[in-house]
Amino acid sequence: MFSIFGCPMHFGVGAPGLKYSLDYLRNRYENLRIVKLPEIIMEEDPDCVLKNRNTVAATCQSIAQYMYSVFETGKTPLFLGGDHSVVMGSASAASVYVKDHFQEEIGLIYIDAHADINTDATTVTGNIHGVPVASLLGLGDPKLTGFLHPGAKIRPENIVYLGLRDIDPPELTIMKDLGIRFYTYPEICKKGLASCLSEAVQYLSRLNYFHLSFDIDSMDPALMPGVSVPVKSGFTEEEVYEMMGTLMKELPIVSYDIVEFNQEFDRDNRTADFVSELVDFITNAERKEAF
Ligand SMILES: NC(=[NH2+])NCCC[C@H](N)C(=O)O
Ligand SMILES: [Mn+2]
Repeated sequence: MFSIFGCPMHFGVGAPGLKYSLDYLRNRYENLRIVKLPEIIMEEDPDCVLKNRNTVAATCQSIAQYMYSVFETGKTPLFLGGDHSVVMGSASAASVYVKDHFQEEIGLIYIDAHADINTDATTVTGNIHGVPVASLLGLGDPKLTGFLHPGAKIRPENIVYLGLRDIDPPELTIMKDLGIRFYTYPEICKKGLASCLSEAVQYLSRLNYFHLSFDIDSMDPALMPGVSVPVKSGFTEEEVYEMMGTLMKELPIVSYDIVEFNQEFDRDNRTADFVSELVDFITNAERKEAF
């Protein structure tokens, strides 16, 4: 059984369309009449390079607490963003829950056009939706690394990225230094999706619990225009369903997020319709259970 909830986080990128996008989905689709967690507005430090850091931190803490309580009910959390900063809350909850109950580490499957592994020292934009993976690794601003428990939530060797096509140079340095496994979209096209997926599954098969974070901007913006930071090319709908179907069947995924839907840039409800269909797909697909 899934528990679907969301947060219209927009302070991690500052795109106003994100603020009402969750309500748009909730009003339009019956399967998305979901619990909505609000953004928690805090006073900000004007000297901080990361924009809206205190607000994003407080909101992620509340997402983490809510999600932890969902795990305790025995349901599988499926979380809707909002911008991708929210994964600091959702993946932290998965990590801490699994550590508390099974004394094990989680894996992170990160499907995205971007690596989101900047820190306060490397970010060019100051947007926190560009730093969550670093924060989950325990890197960067300490106000973004301690959700639920102090310190790192995920180890570099337990991450796999799929679909990257826009990596900032310092991000590539961090990924290479830490030996993080990633499959760019061009590489997936060259080697074939099925073979990259089976390699990724093999690589991760030593782990028993996963959080999967799906950024809609991993898809081709010509097909899915409703995102804040579009990058040319990317997954088709068919590829996303193949990827999700395989990962869900092969790996015990304990929680999911779908992030970055921005209604302001959508056309003919293409992206909105897809979010609703993807939720239906995930909640009905055959899956490997973890607990
Ligand atoms: N989740 C996202 N859409 N992230 C986009 C990040 C873009 C850029 N690398 C930055 O750090 O600002
Ligand atoms: Mn992202």
